[in-house]
Amino acid sequence: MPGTPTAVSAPGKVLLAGGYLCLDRQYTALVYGLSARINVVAQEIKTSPGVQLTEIVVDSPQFLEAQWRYGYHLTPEDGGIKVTQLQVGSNINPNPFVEVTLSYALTYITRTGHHQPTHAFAPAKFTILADNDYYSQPHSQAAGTARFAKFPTRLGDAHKTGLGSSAALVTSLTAALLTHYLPASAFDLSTDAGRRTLHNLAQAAHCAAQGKVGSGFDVAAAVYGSCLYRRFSPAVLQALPEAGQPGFAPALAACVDGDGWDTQIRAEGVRLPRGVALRMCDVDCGSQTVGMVKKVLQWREAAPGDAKQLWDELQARNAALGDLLGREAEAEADDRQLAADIASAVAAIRALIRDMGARSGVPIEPDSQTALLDALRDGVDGVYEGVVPGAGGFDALALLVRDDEDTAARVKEFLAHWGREKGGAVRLLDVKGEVEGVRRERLGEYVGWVS
Ligand SMILES: Nc1ncnc2c1ncn2[C@@H]1O[C@H](COP(=O)(O)OP(=O)(O)OP(=O)(O)O)[C@@H](O)[C@H]1O
Ligand SMILES: C[C@@](O)(CCOP(=O)(O)O)CC(=O)O
Repeated sequence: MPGTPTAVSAPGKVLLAGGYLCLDRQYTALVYGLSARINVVAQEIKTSPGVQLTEIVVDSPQFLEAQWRYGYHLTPEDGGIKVTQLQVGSNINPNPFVEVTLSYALTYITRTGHHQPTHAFAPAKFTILADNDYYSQPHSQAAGTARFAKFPTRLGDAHKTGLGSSAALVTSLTAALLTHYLPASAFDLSTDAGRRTLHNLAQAAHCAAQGKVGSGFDVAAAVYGSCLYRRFSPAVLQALPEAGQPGFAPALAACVDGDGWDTQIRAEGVRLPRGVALRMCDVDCGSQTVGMVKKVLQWREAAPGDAKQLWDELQARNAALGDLLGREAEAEADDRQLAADIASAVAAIRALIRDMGARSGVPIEPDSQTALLDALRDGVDGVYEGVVPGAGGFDALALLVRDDEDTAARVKEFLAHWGREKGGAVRLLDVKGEVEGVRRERLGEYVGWVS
C-alpha cells in the first residue's frame, strides 16, 4: 500500500541441468535459486502541499548515472499505461528492462479494479540494490552497508557474472510495484495466487524487454526459487500487442490472469542434500549465448533422430541427478557414498553435453572448461563434480562441493594457482545455491542506501 515503504527481493539463478532441452516443453530444467538477490525498496515521494507530481523514479545507486525518472500517461484505445523517460541533466540513458516492467505492471494494476483513482499513481521511488556477486568489477564497500558495493562504472559497462540479473530485477521490480500500489487483498506475494500473477506478469515483461521468448527458467527461479521447470508454450504470449498499442491493456490482463499458462513448476523436493553446497565460479571471459542457441537448434533440426535420442537420454540423466540431490538425508548418511553418487550422475551428464557440443559444433563444455572441471574434481578434496551451467561456454562453472569453509578455501587456492599457470582469471563467488524465491524483506537490510 502507498504510504508505507516496502522491500522485496528475488534470487538469481543457475541452470544446473537442462540447458537447451528446456527450450522444448517436452523436457525440463533443474534450476537452482542463488543467494545473490536483487532487492527493490518502494517508497512514496513526499510532495509539498499543492504540488502535483506524476513521476516514478527508479534508482540503482550502486552504479554511476543510474537513475531513471519517468512520466506516464494512459494511451488511447486501451493501450494501457505508457511510461516516458524524463531527461536528467544532459544525457538520456535508457534502461529497457525497467521501462518495460513499469509499463506492464502499471497497466496490469489499472486493470485489477483495486487501484484508486484508476489511472493516477502516487509519485514513488523504487531503489534497486543488487548483491555484489552479480558483477565482477572491483568495488569499494565504503558507501552504505557492507552488503552492497558501490561500483565505479555505469551499469552498461559492468561485467556481469551471468546470474540472471535481468530476470531477478524484472521479478523484484514487478513485485515491488504490485505490493506498493495494490492492497494486500488484491496482491500478496506470500500466497500461491500472488506468486502466479507475479510469475506470469514478469515472464511477459521479461520477454518483451529482451525482445525474445526464451524458456523463462530464470524468471521461474526468481519467483519460486529452486525448481524443476517445464516452460510455457510461446503461444501464451503471442496475442499480446506491444505496450501502448491498441488493446494492450485488456490483452495483458487476460494473458496474466488467464488459464493458458501451461508452465509446470515444482519447487518441492528441489534442494541440496545436507552437507552439499552449490557454488559458482566466474571465468572472466564472455560467451555469445544467442549464437550458441541458434547453432544447437539448427543441428537439432538437421538431425532430428540423433538429437531426439540424445535429448531423451540427457533428460533421463538430468532427472536422475535431480532425484539424487532431492533425496531426504538419511540419519547416518554416508558422505563418501553421496559424493561418489553425485560425481557419477554429473559425469554422465557432462559426457552427453560434450557429445551435444561436438555434434552441433558449439563449445558448450569447451576443452578449457573440461580441463578445469576435471582438475577441480580430481585434485581438490571436497569437490564432487561440476558443470558448465546454462547454455555453457567459457564464462562460468557450477560446482557441487562439500559445504564447509575448508573446501571453499582449497577451491580458491586451486583457482588462483590455475589462473597463474594457465592465464585468465577464475574466481569462486560468494554466492551459494538457495531454495527460496521472491520474498518480502525488512527495511533494516538497506540502511545507508534508502532514507
Ligand atoms: N542493478 C541493476 N539496476 C538496474 N538495472 C539492472 C540491474 N541489473 C540488471 N539490470 C538490467 O538488466 C540488464 C542486464 O540483462 P542481461 O539479460 O543482459 O543480463 P543477465 O540477466 O544478468 O544475463 P544472464 O541471463 O546471462 O545471467 C541491464 O542492462 C539492465 O537493464
Ligand atoms: C540455452 C538455454 O536453455 C539456457 C541459457 O541459460 P544461461 O542464460 O546460460 O544461464 C536458453 C533458455 O533456456 O532460455
